[in-house]
Amino acid sequence: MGFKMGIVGMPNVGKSTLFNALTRTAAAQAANFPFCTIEPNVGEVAVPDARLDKLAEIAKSKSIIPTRMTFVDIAGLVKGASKGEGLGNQFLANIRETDAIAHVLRCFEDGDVTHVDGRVDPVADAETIETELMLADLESIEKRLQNLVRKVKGGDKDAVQQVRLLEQAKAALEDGKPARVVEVDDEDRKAWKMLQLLTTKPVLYVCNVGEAEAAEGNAHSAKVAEMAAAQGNSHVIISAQIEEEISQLDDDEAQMFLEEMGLDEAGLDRLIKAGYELLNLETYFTVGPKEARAWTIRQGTTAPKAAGVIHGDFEKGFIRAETIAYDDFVTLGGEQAAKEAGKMRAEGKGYIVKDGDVLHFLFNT
Ligand SMILES: Nc1ncnc2c1ncn2[C@@H]1O[C@H](COP(=O)(O)OP(=O)(O)OP(=O)(O)O)[C@@H](O)[C@H]1O
Ligand SMILES: [Mg+2]
Repeated sequence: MGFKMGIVGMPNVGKSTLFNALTRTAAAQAANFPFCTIEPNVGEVAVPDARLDKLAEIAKSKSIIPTRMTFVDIAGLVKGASKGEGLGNQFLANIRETDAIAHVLRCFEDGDVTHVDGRVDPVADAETIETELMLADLESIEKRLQNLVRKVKGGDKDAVQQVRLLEQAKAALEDGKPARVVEVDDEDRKAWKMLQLLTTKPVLYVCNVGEAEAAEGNAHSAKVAEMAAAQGNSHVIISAQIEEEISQLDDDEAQMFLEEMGLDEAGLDRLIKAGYELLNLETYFTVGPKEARAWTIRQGTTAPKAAGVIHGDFEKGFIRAETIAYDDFVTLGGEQAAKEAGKMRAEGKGYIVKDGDVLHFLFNT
């Protein structure tokens, strides 16, 4: 599967700089001119997790394989994008394909870096982008409703459900709200997601502040924090420029640099973790002498589905999952000790995997 975060925002706010820092590459061209990025840049990023290192240390695993998340650096959006302004609406499709949005907001003051609207105002920028996404959703809803008329007349149940959900989304949007405010019942959840509306995607605001402000933020990021809280969304404060510099250092150097800057943790780590939370993701582990590895699942995933993340055959032939909770594994000092202490459980098909579980799957081939 793999989960995808789209990096979205106005032109020239630091999206590609952030993407390069995340992927530790210079894959995306980042430069001081608007619409620098046209084609999306896609990269995989390791999800930092100190528990994995701990497990590997205990099991003396030869290799450590973190789980990964995909980031997509998308072209800048401007007012009127939904109507074809700027680079137009072609890349709204790039946003459609993501699971969540990291919305980068320019919070740094730097007279040399152009702002397309000639001022630094992240709250106004956030509204501009949200409005474009809302307009794009309204337009696609209208089209879809028209296309569904015939099917509904023919009594197509799925079409009836889609129309009902589209009407709900439309009502919210016409009320000036993103479609994510609509409360959806469990039985509608899948169909709702299939609509792929842009404003149903969860959002995380990334306040891109100046170099000296990475620890505390600034007046701009404070305003974003207020806006995010009012919406029930989260935000992280990052200096994309610093993160890019840190990403080029080795681990020890990076640690020293962070300390000098008064930061406990790289901003990128906070961002990736926040993205993980935003998507309701959890991690389970497989641990042995060969490798310690982390795997990503959605909260509430059953053991066979979790096994399926490793391989489809594991899911099909699933028998049971030998399960040790992370804390038991660590406090008791490994698999054997946990087993002897009676802390290894045999869990069946109905088991809901918990964050941090150390699993060993038994399956038929
Ligand atoms: N925190 C920051 N402080 C100062 N300058 C920054 C910061 N973050 C990015 N920049 C600068 O802003 C400029 C634009 O950055 P970048 O190319 O990453 O923007 P972008 O959002 O990808 O733009 P586009 O939408 O045009 O692709 C670059 O010159 C970059 O060095
Ligand atoms: Mg760019």
